[in-house]
Parts: sequence; C-alpha cells; structure tokens
Amino acid sequence: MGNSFGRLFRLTTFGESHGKALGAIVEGCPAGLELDEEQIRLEMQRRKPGQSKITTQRKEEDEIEILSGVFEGKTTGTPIGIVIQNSDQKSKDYSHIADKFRPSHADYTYFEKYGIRDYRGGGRSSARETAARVAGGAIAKQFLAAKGVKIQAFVSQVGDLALEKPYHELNLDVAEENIVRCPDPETAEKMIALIDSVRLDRDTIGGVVTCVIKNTPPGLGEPVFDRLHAELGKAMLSINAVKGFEYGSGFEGVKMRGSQHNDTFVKEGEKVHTLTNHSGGIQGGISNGEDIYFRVAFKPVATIMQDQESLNEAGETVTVSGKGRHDPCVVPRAVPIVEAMAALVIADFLLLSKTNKLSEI
Ligand SMILES: Cc1cc2nc3c(=O)[nH]c(=O)nc-3n(C[C@H](O)[C@H](O)[C@H](O)COP(=O)(O)O)c2cc1C
Ligand SMILES: C=C(O[C@@H]1CC(C(=O)O)=C[C@@H](OP(=O)(O)O)[C@H]1O)C(=O)O
Repeated sequence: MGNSFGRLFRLTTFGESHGKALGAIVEGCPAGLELDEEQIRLEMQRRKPGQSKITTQRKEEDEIEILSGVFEGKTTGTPIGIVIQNSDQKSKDYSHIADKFRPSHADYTYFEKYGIRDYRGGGRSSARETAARVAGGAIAKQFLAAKGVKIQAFVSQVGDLALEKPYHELNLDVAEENIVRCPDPETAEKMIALIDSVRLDRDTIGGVVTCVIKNTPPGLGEPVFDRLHAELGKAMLSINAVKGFEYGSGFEGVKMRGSQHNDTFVKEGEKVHTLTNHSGGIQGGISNGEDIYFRVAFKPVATIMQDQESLNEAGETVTVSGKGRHDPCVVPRAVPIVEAMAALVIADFLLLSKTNKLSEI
C-alpha cells in the first residue's frame, strides 16, 4: 500500500536511501513506444545528488538499468522494470541519531507507524526515492511527447527572492543553463548566492517550483473527486518537503472580482481558446486545452548542521545535529521530480480519456 501511483499508467517504486538499490516498475505504458534510454538518463542527471555546490554532496551516478518491458528499443506493453544502484551510502553519519528524532523529518512518524525504522539516511522517507519516480516519469514524458504534450518546470522562488514575470514572458528553455534552474539568469545568480550563504550558515531555505504543461487536449480529468487539478495536487503533495500547491490564479485569485477573473472564450479557427487563463487550463476538473500551470512550495530542509533540541525513542530530551550530506535547498533538484509526477498524472488521464465517449471505445 502507498507505494504505487496512477490507475492505467501506473508507477510502483521500491528501495531505501542506504539500501542496496532503488527501483521503478511502470505498468500500462502502451506497446510500441520508441523509448530513448538516453533521455531517461538525462532526466536522472537533472535530479541526481552531488550535481553542484548548492545540492547535497552525496555522489551517486544514478545510472539506470532497464530489466524488462522493452525490446529492440520499443515498449512491449509488459511491466518496465528499472533498477538504480546505491553506491555512496555513508550510514555512519546517522549512527549518532539512530534512536533520536530529527525535528521535522520523518523519523518520529515512521517510528510511530511501524515501531521500527531504518534510520540510515532516512530510509524510505529520504527523497532518494524520487530517483525512481524520475525514471518512471521519464517514460511517461516520452509517451506524452509522442502525443505533442510538453512539460516544463523551473525554479521561480528561493526564500524571498521571486521571479516577477509570469511564465509566458520568460524563456523557459534557459532554465537548465544554470545550477538553480531559474529561467532569468540575473535572478538565478542571486538565488545561487542566497542558497550558498544559507549553506555556509549551516542552515537551509525553501522555494517554489512552477510547472507548465502545454498542448494538453481538452477533456482530461474527471468532473468529481478525481478532478485533474486534484490529482496534480496529490502528485505534487506526495513529493518530499512539499507544503503547498496552487494552480491557475491560485491564492492570488481571491483578490480579483469575477468580472476580472473569468476567462473569455473565443474561437480561433476550429479551436476554442480563452483570452486569459486564470483557470490554469482546468475548468470543472477537466482540461480545456489551454496551458496547465501550477506552483509547488517546498519547505526548508529539516536536517540542519546545528544543534537542536529534540526527543529520543525513550522520550528523553536530547540534542540533535545534522551530519553528512544534505541539500541546503531542494528546489534545483525538485524541478525534474515535479515534471515526472506531472507527466504520470497526464499520461494516466490520457489513457483514461479513451473511455469517455462510446464512439472511442
Ligand atoms: C529533492 C529533494 C531533496 C531533499 N534533500 C533533503 C536532505 O538532504 N535532507 C533532508 O533532511 N531532507 C531533504 N529533503 C526533504 C525530506 O525528504 C523530507 O522533508 C522528509 O521526507 C519528511 O517529509 P516532509 O517534509 O514531506 O514532511 C529533500 C526533498 C527533496 C524533494
Ligand atoms: C541521496 C539523495 O538525497 C538525499 C535526500 C535526503 C532526504 O532526507 O530526503 C537526505 C540526504 O541523503 P541521505 O539519505 O544519504 O542522508 C540527501 O543526500 C538523492 O536525492 O539521491
């Protein structure tokens, strides 16, 4: 339970941060998709630890090995198994807190739930698990690319430093050219300096990742419960350290009047289009064909290199201090994770949408 995501396009992950390996099993990917392994590797490189001075210094290559479900470069429709070896575990960094709870990490809640916890590197609660999500999401991304759907995420805020311009006034393609993954080079420099100074203070800082999905066909999503934005929200809130999700006008929208907020419909050739997009491409839980865009808020990382008061398993007051390799800010590496989870949601709804109309069954 709790280790799988999706209904028709389905991802299951396994593995712990300091265990032998992590893995992904993708089920439901249609047969005959040309799978570019290099593209999956590129996505893994975008997420891997040790990629720059502003990320954790754990060194993992995050090489993937595809075990099944692909023949002569094409998917066969059977489960795709992928394994990612762990090679740079330093479990001794965690010996001093084996029976202590780091404030705001998952140590206490895992112990309460299971009565036992793999304290090595946070075990299953470590964001190392997201390596498997990125591998699975990379397959969903390729499936979507073949249908013309494009997903792009970028860092839009670190601490108080936020991009002023909306996404459509930015060249999102340049985001990958800097280590923080912000599409405005000047703001990127400031963000990098801010993360670096926070790191030198032995502290951590939060941030926001914005994601844009282009060319989604209208009609994806369910009118009740499994609304498209609800599933995107669940996908995003399932990522480690996420504290907030908003789509379209989001929380800012409450400041507007209906007369300002409504998106006017117009016809452009054969296509229905809206003049503004406060809806964020989703109305009534269903995609309307406009860009889908949303923002995901990440908290400051819990493990800080400072003494903090906490409790141990016996309920005694103890001092806890982080050791080892940790991210001073998660957003640069969260960008490909957000894209992967978004791809899984859209791929799943794309398959489900084939059951909407009698004429399509
Ligand atoms: C890309 C990424 C990297 C992370 N790196 C760290 C880290 O180095 N140290 C840490 O304590 N937490 C890190 N986290 C956050 C923890 O995994 C997360 O706080 C923990 O699982 C508890 O879950 P919660 O914050 O969602 O409640 C990271 C999260 C992400 C998305
Ligand atoms: C190793 C990765 O990131 C880790 C995420 C993480 C956490 O608590 O989430 C804690 C640190 O690792 P460890 O589990 O070794 O202490 C990070 O280095 C990775 O993303 O591949």
